[in-house]
Amino acid sequence: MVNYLPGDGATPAVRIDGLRVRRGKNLVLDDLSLELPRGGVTGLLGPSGSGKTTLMRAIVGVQTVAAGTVTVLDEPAGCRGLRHRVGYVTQASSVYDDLTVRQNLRYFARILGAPPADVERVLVETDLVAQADSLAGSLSGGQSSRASLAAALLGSPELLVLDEPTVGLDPVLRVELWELFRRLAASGVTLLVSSHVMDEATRCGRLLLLREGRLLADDSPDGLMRATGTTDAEDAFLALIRAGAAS
Ligand SMILES: Nc1ncnc2c1ncn2[C@@H]1O[C@H](COP(=O)(O)OP(=O)(O)OP(=O)(O)O)[C@@H](O)[C@H]1O
Repeated sequence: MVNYLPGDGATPAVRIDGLRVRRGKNLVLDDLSLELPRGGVTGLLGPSGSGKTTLMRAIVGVQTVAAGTVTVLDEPAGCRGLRHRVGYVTQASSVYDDLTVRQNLRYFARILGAPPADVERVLVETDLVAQADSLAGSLSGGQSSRASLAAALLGSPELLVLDEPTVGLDPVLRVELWELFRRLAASGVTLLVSSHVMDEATRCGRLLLLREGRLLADDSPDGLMRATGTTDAEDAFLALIRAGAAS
């Protein structure tokens, strides 16, 4: 269990100052600055190619940066001390198809040095107990996403970075995953979740909207709707994107 709660005066979970990232010939993030408070779910939204994955990679410390600083839980992003404190789930499955779910989790727990009891805990948290002895390669899309998430939950990380965790899931599974995110946030975990699905935006306490590597908005869903005079998240984003394109 993590001891930080939103607004308790602790330093931010993530602080980014003047981040600039080039990938190949592209300037993908340009002078980006933002903070993520501890605890809660922040949604990361933006058109395809706007830099969401690149920003997440910078936060977990696997992205070469051209300029700026990324501080995570008071340490430089990617440093050794953060290995157990930050969980990252990429868009691709991160489990071995030829091992069962439980074997995968035992393997990752050993690598991380997480307690063996953690395996059963994350199986319960991700509702995968019934699939624990199934080969990961035989899981459905939703079960497979949850298996990758289960691996990221080993060791009880304080920050979870989830790249489109609900993509390709049916509405029922999406709702179930968002309930899990809310439970994790309620226990003090900080979550950064990227998504293309606008109705998911309203489930976040806070939203970051990226466009062409720049931060177009950083507000609560209600704040965004008020600022744009709209009544749903999709219209709010379209209004912001259009205003950004016009400026
Ligand atoms: N390995 C790479 N080499 C060069 N350019 C890259 C590389 N990976 C991504 N890019 C470019 O960086 C930009 C941002 O990509 P990124 O994957 O961060 O966007 P995204 O917002 O996550 O997109 P999506 O929603 O489609 O996943 C894009 O223009 C992309 O073409």
